[in-house]
Amino acid sequence: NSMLSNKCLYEPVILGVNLECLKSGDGDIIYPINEQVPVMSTSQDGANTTTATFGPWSFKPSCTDFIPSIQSELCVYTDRSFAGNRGISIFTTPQIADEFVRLRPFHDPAILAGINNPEGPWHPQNLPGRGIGLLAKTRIDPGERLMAYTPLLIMHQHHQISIPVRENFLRRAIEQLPDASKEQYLRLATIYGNSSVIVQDVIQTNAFEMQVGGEMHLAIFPEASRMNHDCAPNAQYYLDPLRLTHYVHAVRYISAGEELTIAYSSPLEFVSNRQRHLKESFRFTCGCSRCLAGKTADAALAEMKSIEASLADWTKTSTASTELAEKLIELYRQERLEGFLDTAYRHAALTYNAVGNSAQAKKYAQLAADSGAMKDGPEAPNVRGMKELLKHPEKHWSWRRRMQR
Ligand SMILES: C[S@@+](CC[C@H](N)C(=O)[O-])C[C@H]1O[C@@H](n2cnc3c(N)ncnc32)[C@H](O)[C@@H]1O
Repeated sequence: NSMLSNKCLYEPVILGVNLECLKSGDGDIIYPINEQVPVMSTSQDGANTTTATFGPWSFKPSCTDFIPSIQSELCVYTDRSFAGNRGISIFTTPQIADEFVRLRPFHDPAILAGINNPEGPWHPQNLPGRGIGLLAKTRIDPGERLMAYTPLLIMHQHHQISIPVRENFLRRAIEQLPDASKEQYLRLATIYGNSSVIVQDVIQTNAFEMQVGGEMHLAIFPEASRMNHDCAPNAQYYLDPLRLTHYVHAVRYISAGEELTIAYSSPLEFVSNRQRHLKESFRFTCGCSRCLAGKTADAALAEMKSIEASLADWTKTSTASTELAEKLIELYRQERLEGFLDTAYRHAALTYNAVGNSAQAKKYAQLAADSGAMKDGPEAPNVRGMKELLKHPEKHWSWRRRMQR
């Protein structure tokens, strides 16, 4: 019964804060990254009796002043032994930290079996004009898991403390991680290249959004961060709220040597919106095939949206039909949006069920559930809904719904 929602978007972070505009010397000292930020006391040196004092945390949590807008302070919590000594640091409220502690990975390490593998079916490589990217080592099948990792850092996304103050706390969070994890974090790509705010620069460039305890948090998964963007990505990701794990799956065949990609910006937005978002938030000009196709890709998208509106119309005058549902699937495939096909499959399942064709309804419900599980996680409401339809099509609200006159 977790407080973590399943929503995870690759979105610009620290909204409303421009790290570039930061003038240093506004009173707050930023500690250099390798200078140990003063820590009150630690459970690391010898005496394991002190461990009990901070619960699962390896150090005494260090906290900001009380922040009126969230009616709380924010503290740095580090568990160096988390996930087989990969470690994790969390900058959040004491209340939300308590919710984290109740998650199974914190007291039942076996739940993370098979997670955080050092190797995957990909290898990082420097790519012209794209920085580091991940290339497939072998041919990969659709549905294959590409990676599953726990985060190194999770940060409460609040706006009421200054950049230097936040940087100091986040620096402590990174310093307190095991060395290998700390170095992995600091090697990640940055946008601004201003070393005095490097920890936030890495967050801005690499974070995934994650709802925790009803509050937006940003999480850094360094392996997943190496995947570059494409508006027709060959991989899809989701966060498992109970395992604190970020999963990535292949959504179509990927050939050996092909780059693994995810979408940072919704591929269901029109090209100018996608381009603007990617430029503003990530500072690159997207040159993917759907961006190059421009108007043609936009026209396909417009047609998809119009068909979706018809299929979502359950009034008597609706033009919905199984042919339209099949056409929608074809358009998603044509646009290479396999990673987002769950929507089209769901429409097809409902449309077939609505005309009493339970065999086709079940076929598409299964496809929608499989596709949705890679995008929103196996426990997502849409996925559960499709599994319900699959079990009892004739008990589903959509059964023969378009046959009643
Ligand atoms: C999360 S990182 C991805 C990994 C990064 N390439 C690296 O070297 O670690 C995001 C940054 O990668 C680059 N990037 C991602 N997708 C790209 C693309 N399709 N074309 C060009 N650059 C891209 C941009 O600089 C972006 O700010």
